[in-house]
Amino acid sequence: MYFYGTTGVNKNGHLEVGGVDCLELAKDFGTPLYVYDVALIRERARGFKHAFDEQNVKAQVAYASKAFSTVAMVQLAEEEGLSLDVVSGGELYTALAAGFPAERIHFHGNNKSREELEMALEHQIGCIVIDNFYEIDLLKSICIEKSTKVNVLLRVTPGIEAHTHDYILTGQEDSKFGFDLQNGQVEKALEETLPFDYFHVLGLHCHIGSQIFETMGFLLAARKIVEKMAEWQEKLSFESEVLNLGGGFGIRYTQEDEPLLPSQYVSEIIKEVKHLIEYYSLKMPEIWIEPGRSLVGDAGITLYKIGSSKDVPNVRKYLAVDGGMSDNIRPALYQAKYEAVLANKPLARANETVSIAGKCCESGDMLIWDLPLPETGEDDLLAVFCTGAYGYSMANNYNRIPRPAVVFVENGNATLVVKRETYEDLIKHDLPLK
Ligand SMILES: Cc1ncc(COP(=O)(O)O)c(C=O)c1O
Ligand SMILES: N[C@@H](CCCC[NH3+])C(=O)O
Repeated sequence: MYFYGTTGVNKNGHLEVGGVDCLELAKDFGTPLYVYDVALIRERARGFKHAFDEQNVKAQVAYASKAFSTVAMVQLAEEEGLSLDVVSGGELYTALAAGFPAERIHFHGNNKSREELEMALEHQIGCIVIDNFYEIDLLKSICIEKSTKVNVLLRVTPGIEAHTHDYILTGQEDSKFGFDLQNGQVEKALEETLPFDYFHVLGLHCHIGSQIFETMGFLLAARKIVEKMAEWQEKLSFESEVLNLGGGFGIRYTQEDEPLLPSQYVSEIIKEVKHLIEYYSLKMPEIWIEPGRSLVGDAGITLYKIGSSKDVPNVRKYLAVDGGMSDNIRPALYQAKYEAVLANKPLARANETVSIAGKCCESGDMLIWDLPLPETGEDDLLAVFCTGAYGYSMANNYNRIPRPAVVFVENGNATLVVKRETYEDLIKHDLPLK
C-alpha cells in the first residue's frame, strides 16, 4: 500500500494522518469525514513555487479553488503565498470572506453574470479571464458604467487534446471555453479589447485539460500561443505580459497513475517557454499556472463506516458505506478509480476482493468496484485515499444526505474546518405550502 504525505500506521496499528489516529477522528467528528493532511498541501504548494524561484522566473501559482473551496482552504492558500483562481460568485465570495487579498484573485468562467462581474470590479480583484465575445461586451458596459479599469486575460483554446478522460477535455477546438486560436477568434478578441481604455490586457490564458501526466500538451500549447504572440506583437503591437498555462497536473490515484513532480512539470514548461521567447525575440512574460487537483488531491482521505453487505454468489460481494456519490461523485461521473484500506487494520492481509457501494438510491453509486480487503465487520472504518480534489467541492444532497464535515490535521492536531450538515440545514431554504 502506498501512503501519501504524513499518512502512515501508528503504534496501535491504525491509520494515522497528520499525527492523528483516524479512529479518533471518526469518533470525534463522525463519518463520512473528509480529512486533509495540511503538511502535504503545503509541500505541494511549495513544490510549485520553488520550481519557479529556482529558475528565476516571475510567476504566479494560483490555486484553482474549484478543486476544494472553503474558507480555511483559501486561508491556507494565502499562508502559502499562492494566488487564487475562482470561477463563480460563490467561490469569489468564499475567497473574500476568508480575507484573501483581492489583487491575487483571478476570475474565470464561461458565463459570468453581470452581478458576478460587478462584484469582481467592486472588490478590485487581480484580473478577469475573459472567455467569449459576449463577456467582452458585458464587461465593457460595466466598466463604462462604473468608470472602472480592470486587468484582463483572454482565454485561448489552443486546439490541444491532452491525454485524459474525454469528459474533462477543455483545450480542444470543440469546447465551450475560450477563444479559438486557429480560426482567428483570439485575434478578433484582441482587436476588441486592446483599444478599450478601461481594459489592461495583461496576457493570454489556456487550460488544456485535467489529470494530465505528460508535459507534451503544455509544451505544444505554449508553442502555439507564443508563435501567435510574435505575430501579434508585429501586427497589433501587443506584448503579452502574462502567459497563463492553466492547471491539470495529474496525481496518483492508484498504482497505475504515474504523475511527475510539480518541479518536473514546471521546469519543462519554463525551459520550453524560455526557448520560444528567445527564438521569437520576445520579452519573457510572467508564467502563471493554476493547479487544483495537484495541490489538494492526494492530501484528502475520506473515512466511512462500513454497514451492510450483500453477496452475489460467484459474481461479487458488495460492502456498503455511509456515504457515496453524494460525497464523491467522481467514480459515477468519470469512472474514476480509488484505493482504500481499513483504517483500523491497514496492514492486515487482504483475503477477498469486494465492491464498495454508496448508500444512495442509484445502482451507479459505487465508490470502488474491485478492492482487495481483509475480513470486514460492521465496525470497520474504510479510508479512501486521494479524495481531496473535487470530492467536497462536487458533493451534493442527493437523497437528502447531509454533506460530511471537513477536518484539517497537522502536527497531531485536528481542526474542524467545515461542520457536518444537519437535517435542519437540509430544509432551511424550504418553504411550506401554507
Ligand atoms: C481554467 C482552469 N484552471 C485550472 C483548473 C484546475 O485543474 P486541475 O484541478 O486539474 O489542476 C481547471 C479545471 O480543470 C480549469 O478549468
Ligand atoms: N471535476 C473534475 C475535473 C474538472 C476540472 C475543472 N475544469 C474532476 O473531478 O476530475
